[in-house]
Amino acid sequence: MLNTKHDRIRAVVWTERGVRLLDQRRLPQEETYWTATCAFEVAEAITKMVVRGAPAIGIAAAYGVVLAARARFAEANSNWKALIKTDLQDLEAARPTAVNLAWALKRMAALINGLPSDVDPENALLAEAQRIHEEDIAANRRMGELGAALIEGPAKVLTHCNTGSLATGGFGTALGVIRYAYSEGQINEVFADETRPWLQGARLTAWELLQDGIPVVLIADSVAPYLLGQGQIQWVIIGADRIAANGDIANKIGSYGLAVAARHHRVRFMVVAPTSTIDWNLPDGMGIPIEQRPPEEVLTLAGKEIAISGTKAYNPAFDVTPAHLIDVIVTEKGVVHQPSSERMKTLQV
Ligand SMILES: CSC[C@H]1O[C@H](OP(=O)(O)O)[C@H](O)[C@@H]1O
Repeated sequence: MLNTKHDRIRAVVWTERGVRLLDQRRLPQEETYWTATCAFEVAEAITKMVVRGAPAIGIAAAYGVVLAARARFAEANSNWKALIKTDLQDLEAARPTAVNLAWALKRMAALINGLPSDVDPENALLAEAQRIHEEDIAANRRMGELGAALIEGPAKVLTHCNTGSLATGGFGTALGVIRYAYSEGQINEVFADETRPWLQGARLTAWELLQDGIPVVLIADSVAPYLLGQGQIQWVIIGADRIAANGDIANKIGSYGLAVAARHHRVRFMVVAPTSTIDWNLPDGMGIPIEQRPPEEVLTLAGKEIAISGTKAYNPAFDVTPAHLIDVIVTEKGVVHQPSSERMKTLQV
């Protein structure tokens, strides 16, 4: 039975002093926390990937809005609404690809618009941010059930990047399905690829699964196509940072290659994401903004240069997987097999 260490892991925690963030740059060697005491520090923590993962950055940003409201109301009293707009813009600009960030900020902005200008907004905004956080955890548990129901055990699965408690409000998306399916005996082994260059798989997913007592085998990214060709893996299960209206997804760089290899070797491909990840304004994946991150993340490893000085590097943080390579998208509102524009509409009820 799954031990519940994952309940201990919280990437984002609200405290009276500010947003307490588990510094994911230092895991797994160090469990250190970074408390952001203003919206600017929350935005900085998102950009620097102190906190990362589509739902987690949306939750962190929602708490950042609470800190912004506290400061702006103290600064300008009944004029706080005019001033807080800059803070929401700064938070949204922190990272471009995960739509959960913009989704959370849009939800907080809608509440702001309805609040009276002459009343301290902190409590109302904190309650909404906490609802966003709790709804995410509930969505993850629901997706865990729905996704696990598709897996005929005992299965071996491959996952990419980190989609666990560290990337969400708790429990995880793809890792939530894996956790649930393991606890039900449908999964007996998890292969996690290291996910260069930031190593979310090696540093974060292995750390989360080992704490849950779930058997995890770490592989170099380049091993994945070879592993899929050996016929031992029944599912590739990943998360998403933005899903277009036709089911195309943006996810951590390397996801597209996994999807191509999985389809070539007839391994089923599951994407797990809450509906807050769906961008209904985008007809397909062509328009998804792809974050370009600093070359240093490719040119160094654990702070040490691995390429000779002067080497250039190309470091897109995400890629786009077309819907036709995806067997199923699991959300908290339902499951979409062979996603298409038409079939995705079932999630809009
Ligand atoms: C549960 S969404 C996690 C999602 O976010 C990751 O990106 P990053 O680590 O850069 O924030 C990756 O795409 C995961 O699938």
